[in-house]
Amino acid sequence: MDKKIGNKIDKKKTKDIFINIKWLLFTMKGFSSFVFAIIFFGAISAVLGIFRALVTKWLVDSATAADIERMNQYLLLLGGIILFDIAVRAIHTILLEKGEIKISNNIQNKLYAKIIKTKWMQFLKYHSGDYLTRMTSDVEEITDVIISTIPNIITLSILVFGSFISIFYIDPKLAIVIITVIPLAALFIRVFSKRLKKLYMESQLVESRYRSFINESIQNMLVVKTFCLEKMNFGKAKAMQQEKVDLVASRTKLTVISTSLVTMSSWMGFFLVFLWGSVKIAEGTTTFGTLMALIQLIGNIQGPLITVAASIPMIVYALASVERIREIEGLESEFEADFSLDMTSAGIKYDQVDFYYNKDNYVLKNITTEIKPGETVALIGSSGEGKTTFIHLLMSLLNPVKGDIRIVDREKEYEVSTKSRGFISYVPQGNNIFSGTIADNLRLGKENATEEELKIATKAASAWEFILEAENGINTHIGERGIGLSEGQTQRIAIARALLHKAPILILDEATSALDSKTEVEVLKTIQSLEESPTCIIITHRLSALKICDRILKIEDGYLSEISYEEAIDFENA
Ligand SMILES: Nc1ncnc2c1ncn2[C@@H]1O[C@H](COP(=O)(O)OP(=O)(O)OP(=O)(O)O)[C@@H](O)[C@H]1O
Repeated sequence: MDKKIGNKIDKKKTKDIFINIKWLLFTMKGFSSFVFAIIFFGAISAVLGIFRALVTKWLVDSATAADIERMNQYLLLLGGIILFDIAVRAIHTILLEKGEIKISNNIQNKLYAKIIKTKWMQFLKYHSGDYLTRMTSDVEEITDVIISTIPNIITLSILVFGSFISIFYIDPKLAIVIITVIPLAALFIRVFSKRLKKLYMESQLVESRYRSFINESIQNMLVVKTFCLEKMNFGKAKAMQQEKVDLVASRTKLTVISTSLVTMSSWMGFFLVFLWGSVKIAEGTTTFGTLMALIQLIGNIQGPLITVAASIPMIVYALASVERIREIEGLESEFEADFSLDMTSAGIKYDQVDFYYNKDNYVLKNITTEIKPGETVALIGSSGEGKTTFIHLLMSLLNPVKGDIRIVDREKEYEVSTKSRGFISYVPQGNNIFSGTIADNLRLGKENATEEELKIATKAASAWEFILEAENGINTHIGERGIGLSEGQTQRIAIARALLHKAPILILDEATSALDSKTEVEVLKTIQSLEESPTCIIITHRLSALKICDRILKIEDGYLSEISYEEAIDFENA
């Protein structure tokens, strides 16, 4: 690789690491009181550890000197220290648990809010399984580091420093020999962290792919079963799992090597203390109490060093997770219009609108049309011609490449935006029912709708009859994606939900495709005869439904034109 390009990449990587650290510290700042409390109680426990070592020394020394009175005092003190330490650790654990849930909720809320506000096309960049992995596993890694790893490293540093000072107080020369061992550990940690990050990123990618696959195959179980894909899917899942196993094995190998090297360097400290103690005791120049205290103090240094070494991969993983969360945060958000709209009726105007997904393939070309308030317009066209795209532009899920789209009130015109979306009731293609009761689903259209309102809307959508026959009426529980209902029934509930929303514009995107022609026409006629009948755009292929529409618009080769009912018959029968 060109050296200049290599340098540039290295600089970018270093800059990214700093941004990730900044992100982590900023998130941590929001919970500073929690983090401080955790460090505080952790530090008390650390200080108690050092004090306990010194009290042990005094206790053993007074016992060997047969000073019973002092020995009893130190025994009491030691008991007190142990009890106090238990209480401190209990508070520490409670703080940890509480902090963990608060921090992960906070990061998840922000992420979820971001995902909801992301522009539609940007949102489609990632798979649902990938979003899930980032919202769960990545958030978990980050939370762990904020609430436990970093405070732990800080308190352990206090313990190491305090223990070192205590050793220095006992024997300065020994302390200096021990400190030379510590930088060795830091060197090992640095060497391994780069490779660990790469392996972790790969693992998270495989995890996302695995979750997406399982998610999709569970959602499409009908296809899996009817196409007899069980064996193939099981094989695919197993292959992905094997990939995960291999990556975990490589990660573990690296972690074990780096931790072992650090452990080895810290054991050298232990070995030095034993060597020093044995020689001095043999010479008669030190006491058993001092040796015991030193063993505890070096334990206070060795234990934390091993823990810190084991924590380094956690920090590496968390920083990689921060990078993955930042990718989502970097997606473009929808522009939120800040004007207020107050409309009871609405017309629609498309003015010279062009749209493409890929530059070299225009889906819609120079679309100019006007739909009057209260009109019912059918939109037809062959599959893939751009009917849903036309609607998504009106919903401001997509933005025109050229031209503009407006919603027209009696006196005013508003360019479509996230705000004007509130004035449109949309029944999209496909199943869009949530698990819960029928009433829960209906109330997504109007949160506080009364039973009477639910009844009126479901009657208008020809859903009331079958709801009455259901086990618990409107409170009948339906499963994920409307399990327990027929496709036509879920469509009628979706229409009733849209009607409850009472928006001046209603869009039905193949929303009546599973109904028989008679019911479809009945539903459409009822909607047209509503007291405040909405402006309707209906995407349908049924001639009976087309017949009751005021006008018919057809998309062909990207162009929109108005056609007569007779022309529509020719088109649909062609
Ligand atoms: N997210 C996308 N990215 C790229 N191309 C897309 C995307 N969504 C749709 N398209 C393409 O745009 C064209 C119009 O799609 P659209 O869904 O609007 O058609 P449609 O008329 O509603 O089709 P159908 O009647 O089958 O639902 C198609 O060629 C489709 O492949």
